[in-house]
Amino acid sequence: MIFFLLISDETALILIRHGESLWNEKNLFTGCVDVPLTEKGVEEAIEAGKRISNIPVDMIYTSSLIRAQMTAMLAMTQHRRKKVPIFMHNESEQAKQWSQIYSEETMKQSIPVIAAWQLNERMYGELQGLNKQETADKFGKEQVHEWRRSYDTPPPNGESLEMCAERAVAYFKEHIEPQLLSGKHVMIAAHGNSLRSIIMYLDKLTCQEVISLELSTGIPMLYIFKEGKFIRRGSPVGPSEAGVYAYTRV
Ligand SMILES: O=C(O)[C@@H](CO)OP(=O)(O)O
Repeated sequence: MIFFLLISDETALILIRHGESLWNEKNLFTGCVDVPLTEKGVEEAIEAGKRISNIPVDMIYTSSLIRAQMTAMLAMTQHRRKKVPIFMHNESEQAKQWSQIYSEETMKQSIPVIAAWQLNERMYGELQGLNKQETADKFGKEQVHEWRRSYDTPPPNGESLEMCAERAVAYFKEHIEPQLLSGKHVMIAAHGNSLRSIIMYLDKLTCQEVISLELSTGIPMLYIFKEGKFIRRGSPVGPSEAGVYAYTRV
């Protein structure tokens, strides 16, 4: 069995935007509305899993939204190590107690999954549920593009990318970076904009550069974390290769 080669002081960070959702398909602004994957989205997630099947994963972080969670779980069905991803329930002492595992061996064969609302999609305010094309026709293409891609202009009563970054990047720094530093390989399944904010931080993009950063659904992106630095490796195209970039930075 071939596994992705990592030097001992390197850890892998996989980012994956969820597969196509029912509202992606209908071209509706989704934000924090909790919409599941389409059949195509399910297939994309499985395909993503094949691409990362030989990259070690010790911890999984997802948003609290079903489309990201479905994506992570479907991707892991393809993983060669066949460890069992298990959602952690730390929301109350009772939930923690009732979901305990009493076998060290079983623990070793599992991957903790942590769902965090901070990784949720940017809250799209009063655009949620509206058709993207109709909104562009009504408010003008430029205005809608600014709402969708600018760094600091929020959509009406929603979050700008900057506001989204304040929670998503803060969560990444506080909870995920320490795991990478301690030698854990991490996968994050999240959303177009919460991941754009994290990539902006990882790649040190400017507010201008992030405007043209677009993520495809269901394409995993690999980073190597080494000596406190993130090195972008692009998207593995198959179980034994790393190459094609999953996003454009024009
Ligand atoms: O609707 C949304 O929540 C997002 C992602 O699909 O839209 P956008 O393409 O504007 O980032």
